[in-house]
Amino acid sequence: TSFIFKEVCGYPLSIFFIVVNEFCERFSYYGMRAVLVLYFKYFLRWDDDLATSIYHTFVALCYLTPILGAIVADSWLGKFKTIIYLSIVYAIGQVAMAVSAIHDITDTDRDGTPDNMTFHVVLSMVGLFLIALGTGGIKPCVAAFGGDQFSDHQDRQRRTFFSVFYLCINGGSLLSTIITPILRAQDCGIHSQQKCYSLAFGVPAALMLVALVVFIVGSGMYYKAEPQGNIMLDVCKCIGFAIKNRYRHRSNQYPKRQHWMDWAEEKYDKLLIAQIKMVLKVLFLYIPLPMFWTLFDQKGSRWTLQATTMNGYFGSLVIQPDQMQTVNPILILTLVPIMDSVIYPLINKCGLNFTPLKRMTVGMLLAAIAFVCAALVQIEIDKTLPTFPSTSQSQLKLLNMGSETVTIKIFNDFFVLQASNEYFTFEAGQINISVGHPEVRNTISLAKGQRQTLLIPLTITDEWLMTDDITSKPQEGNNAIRFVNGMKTAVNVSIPAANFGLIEPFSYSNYSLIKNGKVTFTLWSGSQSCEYSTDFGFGSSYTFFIPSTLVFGPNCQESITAAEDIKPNSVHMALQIPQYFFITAGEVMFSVTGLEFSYSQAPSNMKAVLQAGWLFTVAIGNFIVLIVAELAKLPKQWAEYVLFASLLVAVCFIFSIMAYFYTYIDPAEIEAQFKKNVNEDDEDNKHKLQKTERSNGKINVTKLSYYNMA
Ligand SMILES: CC(C)C[C@H](NC(=O)CN)C(=O)O
Repeated sequence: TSFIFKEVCGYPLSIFFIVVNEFCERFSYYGMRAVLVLYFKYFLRWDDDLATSIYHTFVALCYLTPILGAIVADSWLGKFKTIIYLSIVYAIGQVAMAVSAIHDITDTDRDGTPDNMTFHVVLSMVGLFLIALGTGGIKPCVAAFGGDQFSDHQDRQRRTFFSVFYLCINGGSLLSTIITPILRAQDCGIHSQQKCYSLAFGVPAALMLVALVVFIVGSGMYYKAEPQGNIMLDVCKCIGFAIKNRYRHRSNQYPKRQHWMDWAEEKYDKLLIAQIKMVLKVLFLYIPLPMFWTLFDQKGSRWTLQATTMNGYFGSLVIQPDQMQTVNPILILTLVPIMDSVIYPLINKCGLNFTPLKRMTVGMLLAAIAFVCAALVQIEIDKTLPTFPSTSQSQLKLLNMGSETVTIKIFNDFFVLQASNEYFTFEAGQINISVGHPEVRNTISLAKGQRQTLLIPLTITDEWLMTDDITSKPQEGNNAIRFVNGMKTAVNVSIPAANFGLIEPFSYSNYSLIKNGKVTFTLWSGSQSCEYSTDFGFGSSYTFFIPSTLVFGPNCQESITAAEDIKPNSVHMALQIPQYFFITAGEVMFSVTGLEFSYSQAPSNMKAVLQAGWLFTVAIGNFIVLIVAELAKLPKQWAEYVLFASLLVAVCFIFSIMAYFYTYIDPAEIEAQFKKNVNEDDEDNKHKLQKTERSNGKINVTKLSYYNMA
């Protein structure tokens, strides 16, 4: 096909459009992926396990579809048209996701929650399917299409192109994982303000359209290689024939052949057979590799969920849980140059032969260390989590509304208190409580599996009140706040974001969810007001008590007491940095080396096949997350992390043995040798044929066409 060839600094100008396209596409993909698990959990209201499962199914699908894309491009449409058509499918998928996240579409009662969840679930699943088809389908095509733009003598430029390509992937991923979580954390909506997932998906959708437009703009400058026929189909047919032929000749009377693929020699070109052998050798080595991706891709699921239970204050900056994933591309952008220019040359200088397969083995071990770090962080988090009652237990807290301390007797234990910050756990369904002197006794019925607070009135002989308390950590880092009014007059409590309403004397408000940061409550009783300010962290719950003695005015702040029902998240998100460091160092050693290894060990006509095979290991890795998490069903998250780390160490041991027996090849040299041999045979056979022709007076046409092909 004709195209305008323009060169800038020795590079074809066309690759500029391809690199920008990749940047926008990766922005779109990683931006959407960064908020996906939180969208499942908080918008679609799925539990952690379902959210994690669907997330990994989606990622797996994204890495299964490259095979489809490679087949369509090679045998039918060519890379250019495949990229265009599948990018359109991809953009439609992103738009569907953005629309699925608009809660107002089905929020008929206008309470802020979607009323027809099926609509949102179905639309988002269709969207994710289209995205998986698009992103995976174009993945092997875009890189190879970029490679096609270089001529044979531009090896150095082509290598630089691939490095820039990888940096663009991570540049796009870095920007989007910073931006989309910020968009998600905004409030938006028509009838009610909710977290803005529609914007967090809408911007990636827009970037995908930009990617498509940029790619089309470069259209006239691309070298577009014609589809060469489906090499995958040829490979499958050749392998099928070898197996069938081997089976037909299974009896001992037939001499054995060196390799089972040699049984295809009767029908297929020796070069093709040699190329298939090279590919099979590498594919065999790939078998243990999915385990690396099993751990690697949990950054976006389990690790993000872990971050939601942590403290995201970095000085005055608040980091969203999903933004922690940006640590990966940041480290990639710094570690890749450091590894290439410092670490690897240093290892070489020490006389160590740090082969690609050794690097990949070390990469696996680093990923296992990352998961041990994640387990240690999880243990720290678990220590700070409240112990909620089991289904056979009840928990009770006491709040004395009087100004004097009272002595309380529960069974035979005595407590002297104003208010108790701790919950007492009981197995019994009923308890007897005696208060004060002279003793006033009461029998209290407790709710199983619940946390409750007993409000002891100012006059002990008045009616006692029980509240139902929150029994799980507030989600999304919010804080659950309520007020108890111990005054003899009604009090109205409000903040700019919420109104707790009018709280009657000796009663309490419902919980309201409040974001982290400084909050000032305004309390009103008639025309008198009082301002109460406090700072909130992440994931706490408080009951604020307004005492009967409260005097409205500037000094009212000190009179209000806060009972901490659930402690705020105290383990800092920075503690996730070591696990991100190890997983990213592992990625650089494993993934970057693996990509290069897959390219260098692949025969010339099967580079794309091996790229699709490499991406296939990512897909299998994501399926393994589902299987292991489902089968193991470990009650403790840290134990699951340790299980994954142990599995990777075991797999790494097997891989190191396989790698030990692998001999590196130079496919180009082998192919050249074959072509040379065939040419020599060709000359011999031409002589033989000419002789036969002369003696018989006719030519064997089938043989001639075979020689011409070779
Ligand atoms: C690891 C993927 C298979 C390759 C690459 N991802 C990253 O570089 C993430 N740091 C991608 O193409 O998305």
